[in-house]
Amino acid sequence: MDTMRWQDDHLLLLDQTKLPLTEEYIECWDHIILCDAIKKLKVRGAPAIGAAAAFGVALAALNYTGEDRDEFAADVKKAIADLGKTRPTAVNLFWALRRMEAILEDIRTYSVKEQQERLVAEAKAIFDEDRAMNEQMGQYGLELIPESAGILTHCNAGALATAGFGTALGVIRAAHQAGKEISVFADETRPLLQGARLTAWELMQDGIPVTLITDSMAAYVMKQKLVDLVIVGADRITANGDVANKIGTYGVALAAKAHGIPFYVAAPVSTFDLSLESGLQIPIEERDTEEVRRVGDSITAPPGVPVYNPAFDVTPAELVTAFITDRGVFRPPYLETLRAMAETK
Ligand SMILES: CSC[C@H]1O[C@H](OP(=O)(O)O)[C@H](O)[C@@H]1O
Repeated sequence: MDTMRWQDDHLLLLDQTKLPLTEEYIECWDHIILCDAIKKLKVRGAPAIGAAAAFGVALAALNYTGEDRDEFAADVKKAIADLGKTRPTAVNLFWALRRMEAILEDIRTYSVKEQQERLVAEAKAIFDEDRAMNEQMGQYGLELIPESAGILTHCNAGALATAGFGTALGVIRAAHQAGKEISVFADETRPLLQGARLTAWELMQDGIPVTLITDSMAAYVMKQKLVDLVIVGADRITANGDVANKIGTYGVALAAKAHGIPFYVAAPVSTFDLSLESGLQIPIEERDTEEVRRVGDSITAPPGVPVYNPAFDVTPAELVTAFITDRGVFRPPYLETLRAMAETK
């Protein structure tokens, strides 16, 4: 199963809202389809959103049929602006869009056709690099995973959230492939159930022992000493080590602290936003209130009941035991170590 597949002139995108029951791919021929898919979480997960947006920019470039460089650049920049308005929290989206826009800086040097080829190549590079970073992260994370460890994770930071292999689930996959006989507790992750629908599905596909629990069970499972470590993904990490991730992550981190359990965050360098000093500056997406009043098509709350639906929360750096990245494992104090990490190539 691939999150997305580039097909020379269009993108096949796995519709994650259909999982786990059906694997259905959407044919994407323009960036507007990608904007809709990102907004509706048909593709989701910080690195996957970045890669999908990059291919969206490539599609906008290919859809320009003229030869005027300035008109071409204006069309592509409009697509970049459209894609940048889809979801505010995952910094990988903006990191990828900046990489694509940087290709346009040589507009005078290359013909429109050459620019189209360069933009497609950059989108494919973003996608390929992400998968390689995840596999590298998995190897770095191995040192933190004891034999037969019980691991708790929240939401989905797996192959479905990336270009492949996954971040938090990438470390779990690497441990499983190394024969460590780990087992996983997956939080279902209300309201959109990425843990139940995606993480449980991914781990079962790989034959990795997984037990699905409700979000409210996480602390109790830790109290029963069934969890040796927690590992989650991230959507944006600031210079001081604060972490924006799926709503509920902060509560898991507090419970882990209370039970003396290590809390790890796995993320590629593209998830670090060192322009922000702390998590107070991270824009937190608020989503449609209907997502909380329903589970799928079933209404589970009084119609019109007031709802608060932030899609992410911020875990302060002091609750993070270490960051597992494609550049290595980083421990506190984060301000210095994360800046040094970002500067390494
Ligand atoms: C590997 S990043 C995955 C990250 O993204 C998820 O959010 P969403 O499903 O809303 O895109 C969640 O925060 C995961 O940890």
